[in-house]
Amino acid sequence: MACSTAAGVEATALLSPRPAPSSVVRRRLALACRTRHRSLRVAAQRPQKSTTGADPLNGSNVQSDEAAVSTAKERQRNYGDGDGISNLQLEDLVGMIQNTEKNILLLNQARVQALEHADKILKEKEALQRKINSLETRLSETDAQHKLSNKGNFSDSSLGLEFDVLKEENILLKEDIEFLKTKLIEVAETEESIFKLEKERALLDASLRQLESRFIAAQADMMKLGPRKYDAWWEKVEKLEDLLETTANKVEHAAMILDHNHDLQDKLEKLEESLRAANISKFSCYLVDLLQQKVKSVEERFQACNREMHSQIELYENSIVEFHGTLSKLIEESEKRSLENFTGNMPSELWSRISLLIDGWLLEKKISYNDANTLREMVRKRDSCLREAYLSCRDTESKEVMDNFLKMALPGTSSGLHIAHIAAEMAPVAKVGGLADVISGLGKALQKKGHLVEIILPKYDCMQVDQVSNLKVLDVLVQSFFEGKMFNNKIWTGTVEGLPVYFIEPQHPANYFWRAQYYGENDDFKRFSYFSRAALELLYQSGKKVDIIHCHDWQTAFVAPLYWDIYANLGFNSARICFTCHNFEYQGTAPARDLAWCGLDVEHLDRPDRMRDNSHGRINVVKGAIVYSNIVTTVSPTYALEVRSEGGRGLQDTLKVHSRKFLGILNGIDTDTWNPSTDRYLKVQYNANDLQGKAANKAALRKQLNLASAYPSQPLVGCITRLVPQKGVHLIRHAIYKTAEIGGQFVLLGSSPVPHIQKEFEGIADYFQNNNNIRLLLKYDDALSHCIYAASDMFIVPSIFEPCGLTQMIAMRYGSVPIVRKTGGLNDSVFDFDDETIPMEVRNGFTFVKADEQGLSSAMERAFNCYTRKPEVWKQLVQKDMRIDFSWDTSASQYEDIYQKAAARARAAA
Ligand SMILES: Nc1ncnc2c1ncn2[C@@H]1O[C@H](COP(=O)(O)OP(=O)(O)O)[C@@H](O)[C@H]1O
Repeated sequence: MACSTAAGVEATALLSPRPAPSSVVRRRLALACRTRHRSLRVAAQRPQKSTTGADPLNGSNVQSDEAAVSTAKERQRNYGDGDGISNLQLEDLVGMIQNTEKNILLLNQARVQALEHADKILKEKEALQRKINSLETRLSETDAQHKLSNKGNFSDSSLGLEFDVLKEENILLKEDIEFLKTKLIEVAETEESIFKLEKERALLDASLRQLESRFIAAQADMMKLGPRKYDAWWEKVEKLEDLLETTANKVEHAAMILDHNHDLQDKLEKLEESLRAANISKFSCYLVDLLQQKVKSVEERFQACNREMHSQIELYENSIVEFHGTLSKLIEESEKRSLENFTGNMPSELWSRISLLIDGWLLEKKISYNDANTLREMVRKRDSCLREAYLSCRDTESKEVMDNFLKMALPGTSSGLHIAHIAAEMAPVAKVGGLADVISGLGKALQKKGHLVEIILPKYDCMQVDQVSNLKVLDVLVQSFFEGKMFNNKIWTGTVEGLPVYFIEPQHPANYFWRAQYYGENDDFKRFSYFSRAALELLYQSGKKVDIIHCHDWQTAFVAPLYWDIYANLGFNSARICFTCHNFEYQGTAPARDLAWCGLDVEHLDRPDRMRDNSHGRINVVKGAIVYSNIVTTVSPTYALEVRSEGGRGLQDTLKVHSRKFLGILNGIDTDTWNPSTDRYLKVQYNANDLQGKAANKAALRKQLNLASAYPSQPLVGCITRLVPQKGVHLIRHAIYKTAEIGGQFVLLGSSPVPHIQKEFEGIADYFQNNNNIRLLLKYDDALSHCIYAASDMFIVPSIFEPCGLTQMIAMRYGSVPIVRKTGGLNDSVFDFDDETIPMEVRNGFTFVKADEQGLSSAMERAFNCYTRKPEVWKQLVQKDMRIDFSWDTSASQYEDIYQKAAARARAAA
């Protein structure tokens, strides 16, 4: 118990706030004293045994607390009230040490007293023992005498009396002995408590030593803090005290002056009062004069003010008139400018809107076919009256606009064409690959050439709606046939890149275009045969006299047989069909019966010379389009040659049969979208004359992709592609490793619809994860693609076959030199830098022929050599590439030419 208490004392001393240690020690001492009191109770009962009780102990304790407080205060005075933590700790320690010292002293005193008492008690015990011994001897003697008298028939009465006294004495002695025995036990207890006190003292000694060492450490800390700091503080405090005193004195002085002032004020008031009484009559006369003068001067000033105000008002009114004049001039000018802007900067947007309005009115049966056609003709001719009419009332009710238009509807003739593209993609609203770029690029180029161009697309749930301006649903449902029934279609209109676009939203339970992806559904054949039929139905029901219906790839190849087998028979026969195959790899085959879904006659079409596939019993939609279209094109002259043999994927014979209407026209690129001098995705815009921006974009991409950037001239190779076998995935993989080997950097942006290819590239991406020269980004990211084109020095396109390929052209426009395999459109757009058989001015990249690693490696090495060893030559090559015209202009002219010829034949036939 004593041990645990002592430990408690120590723990409390170390952890508790200031008052705790002394109170605990006090409690312990009181306990010890109480034990001592108990042991000395016997002695206390005897008058001669005096006690040194608990009071002095408590008293000395109180004194020690006060002493500690005063010491702490003293210390505070010496060091000021500076660093709170050190002072408090120090104060605690000092108080505790002093208390503990006092307590140990008290315990020692108590121990000495207890030992003295124990000594006395022992002596008393010995005396009592001696007495007991003598009494016991006497008792035994008495007992013996008693036995003897009993034996000798005691008759002596005095002896009997003595015997009784002795007996009584004997009983008393026995009681005394018992009492003394209990006292002896108590003495033993006292010894035990002394022993406990000893132990407690030892513990207190130990804690005292600890406290002393902490005190020394605290003193050392104090020394470190530096007494000068405290001296300075103390000085400051003294100064403040002085200041306080001086201020107090001043306040006192001020109060005195204030009192004095009050007295003076009183006196002054009294004096003034008496003075006023004395002068009142004289002052009033003077005052009246003064007032009259004042009134006169105020009147004069008032009149002057009035005059000034009038002139100011006049000026103000004049400036208001002037302001109104300027304002109306500005309004007029801004209206004129907005008109100019609208017609100048956005002519296609304006005409597309007008054209959509006319189509809407016709579909909603608000205007007749004839009126619609007349108005469309005016749109095509960019009729200025129509434009003015639209601009003057475009904010009014649609009815008013329509009435104005109808007033102007006059018959006319034109050489321009009405072209409708029916497609599954369009950039940037619904883009998967190059097809999307062609639709908007070619459409815009044809529009610029004065043709009326419209686009019809499915309304996909996943399309980029934010890329459509003025998107709205028409107040009409267009019905179309499918699987023996009629289905409603919602028709949405809007403009994309200034082109008028119709979006068809089928009201079919299968939700054909509500699949969160463009392609890759099990029922793609159904989805797109439905769309092809609905698109033609839309054209038919809107009563348009379209000249060219241009369909693209297998998804809309159904249009050709549908048009000639169904719609031409309904009188909708003004149009000629152009079909472009962007890739003969995808031909759209299905069991013959599936053709019936969209209303095609299976029996009539499932023939070797019509739609039956050349190598199996299914029907082939691309073959059907080749057979049924008036014009068939593909996307580059070389590819057009290639597909006439093996590249035709089984359709070479069909192409040969229809070779007179088949040609290859090289795609262009949309030079507005792909323009490094205006590209909003780039860190810095640049052009061929100023290539600094290109370096800045390279640095930015390196930073963005966490690539090493120590050597700005380290060549960066880019690759942006769908990862499909056509693109030469094994060569792309080789290019990555080759680049790492020859000290370049490589960035790949691409994803694959083929699971094992995607997985393989994920593995390569993981492998190079921590390599700061190689980065693989396996996703579709339009913004990032712009940055890669701009940042890269070289661009890899190692395709096995490539119908046209746009990436090599975009790369050149951004100053990235292409390294390509000589195939399809790559062969028509990239010419080897080292090929001396071709003129120097057209050499723009590095090519290889065989689709193997050696071919690619050698082209890459040549490019790297030129880049590192001949920087000036390289720079000229970059500038030359950037200046090549890859716009749609030339290609659109070729399309225009074949459209015109087909339309002329149609007119002649009519
Ligand atoms: N992962 C991707 N992220 C962004 N754009 C891509 C990606 N892959 C391809 N593209 C773009 O798609 C178009 C590819 O066109 P093209 O070279 O004709 O190939 P294809 O039509 O066979 O896919 C280019 O505009 C290219 O920038």
